[in-house]
Amino acid sequence: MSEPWREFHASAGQNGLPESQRFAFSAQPTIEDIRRMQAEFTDERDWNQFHQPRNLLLAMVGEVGEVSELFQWRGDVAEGLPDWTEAEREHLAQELSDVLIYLVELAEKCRVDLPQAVLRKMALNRQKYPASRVQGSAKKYTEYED
Ligand SMILES: Nc1ccn([C@H]2C[C@H](O)[C@@H](COP(=O)(O)OP(=O)(O)OP(=O)(O)O)O2)c(=O)n1
Repeated sequence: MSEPWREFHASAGQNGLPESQRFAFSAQPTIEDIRRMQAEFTDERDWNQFHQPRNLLLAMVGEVGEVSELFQWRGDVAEGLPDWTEAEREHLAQELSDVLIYLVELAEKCRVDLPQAVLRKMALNRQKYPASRVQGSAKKYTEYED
């Protein structure tokens, strides 16, 4: 395949789970689809006058705070959120979506091509944290001695 990111196995990180329980995102909408839909939403409301980079950043951070509120005082939350109700899961889905929507629009207004930037950043992360060297350790790269 010509797209290197597709070489990562879809089940990465969930190898212990039976196939029926593995989680993966839907293929659509893409990040570009989300950018376009949000651009239409703001255009239709004449809201671009408010959506400058700094305002979008503040809006995104506000939504991150709303995500934090959902986790507040719960102590440790296990993967898959086993103790959460359907209503709580849907609330979380909405708040995470708000974060993503503002992040994508912030990147657009800053002219950052987010999907390509993510590929470059992940390549850097792999260089900084070679799997063979950092296996099982959460230390920051500056803490490793040669
Ligand atoms: N000026 C605005 C206002 C809203 N939105 C869109 C992007 C977010 O997805 C969502 C945010 O809406 P709210 O500010 O009403 O925030 P919530 O949906 O989180 O509502 P609440 O704060 O009541 O939980 O709507 C937007 O693009 N631009």
